Amino acid sequence: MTARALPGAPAAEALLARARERLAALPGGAHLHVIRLGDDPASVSYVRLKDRKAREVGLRSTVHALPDATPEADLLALIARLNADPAASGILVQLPLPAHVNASRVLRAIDPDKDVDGFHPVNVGGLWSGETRLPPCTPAGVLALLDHYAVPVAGKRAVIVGRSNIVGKPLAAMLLARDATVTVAHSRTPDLSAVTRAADILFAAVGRAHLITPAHVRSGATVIDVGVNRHAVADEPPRLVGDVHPDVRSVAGALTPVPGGVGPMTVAQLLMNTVTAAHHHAHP
Ligand SMILES: Nc1nc2c(c(=O)[nH]1)N[C@@H](CN(C=O)c1ccc(C(=O)N[C@@H](CCC(=O)O)C(=O)O)cc1)CN2
Repeated sequence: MTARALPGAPAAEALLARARERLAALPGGAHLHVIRLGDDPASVSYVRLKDRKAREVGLRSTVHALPDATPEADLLALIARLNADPAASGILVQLPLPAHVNASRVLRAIDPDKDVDGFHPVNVGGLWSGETRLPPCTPAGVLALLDHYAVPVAGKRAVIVGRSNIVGKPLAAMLLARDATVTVAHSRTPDLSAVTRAADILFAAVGRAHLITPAHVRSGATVIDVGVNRHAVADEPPRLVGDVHPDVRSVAGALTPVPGGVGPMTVAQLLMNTVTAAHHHAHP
């Protein structure tokens, strides 16, 4: 068997087209503010991507690139200013933050109605009680990708490997809301392959290059690779690989590639969330 590929680009384009349509119905437009501290190369590249895609969709976009040593108080002051600015539709702080900054205090400072990452405790709680308006971008992007390829979720056994606040935990909440039977496993789960082989849909979001091998996958299962790891092999320059080993293609029924799978969905969903936030400001 060779797995059907589920590329992110067509699904992301469809999501961006919907975001454009909804933006056209907003006379005042929408404005995304992205805050980045320091020069971590991955963060610089993700923020550049968000800014470029936002402009392509027709959003206004401002990147606040602050020095790594920016005191937390200055960051909180910037967030307070943007919270109070009626023209600022969405605010995002790129993660990870430097060690001297308390990330949870910073995320809590963002107005939940402008929290386009969906990381504020009010939005996290809303996600678990079925009331969220701004879902976290990667899990929501994963579900949009499954919908795009008409992969059913209701009634399926879903296994998530990874329990991060950004992906694993919110994805579990969203799959439960869609009537999947959900198991969350992680790097310390004993006999991981016995757990993952029960999955109709397996989500790998643990951040370990090639952790998931054919031995972890039931024949014909759908496998969603959320991992983005910079992986060095022998003398080659590091390249981007997922949490799923390429040999899984011979066992799975369908598989997302890395790069070019879930990654583009994260950015598309962020822009959709920004348009949603702007709609709520316009029609509270
Ligand atoms: N505030 C946030 N910080 C972080 C988030 C987040 O959702 N909000 N997620 C990740 C990084 N991330 C977005 O910020 C992100 C990761 C990957 C991609 C992506 O498109 N990846 C491409 C490959 C890009 C490359 O060549 O490096 C792919 O997988 O095809 C977009 C966004 C951590 N921080």
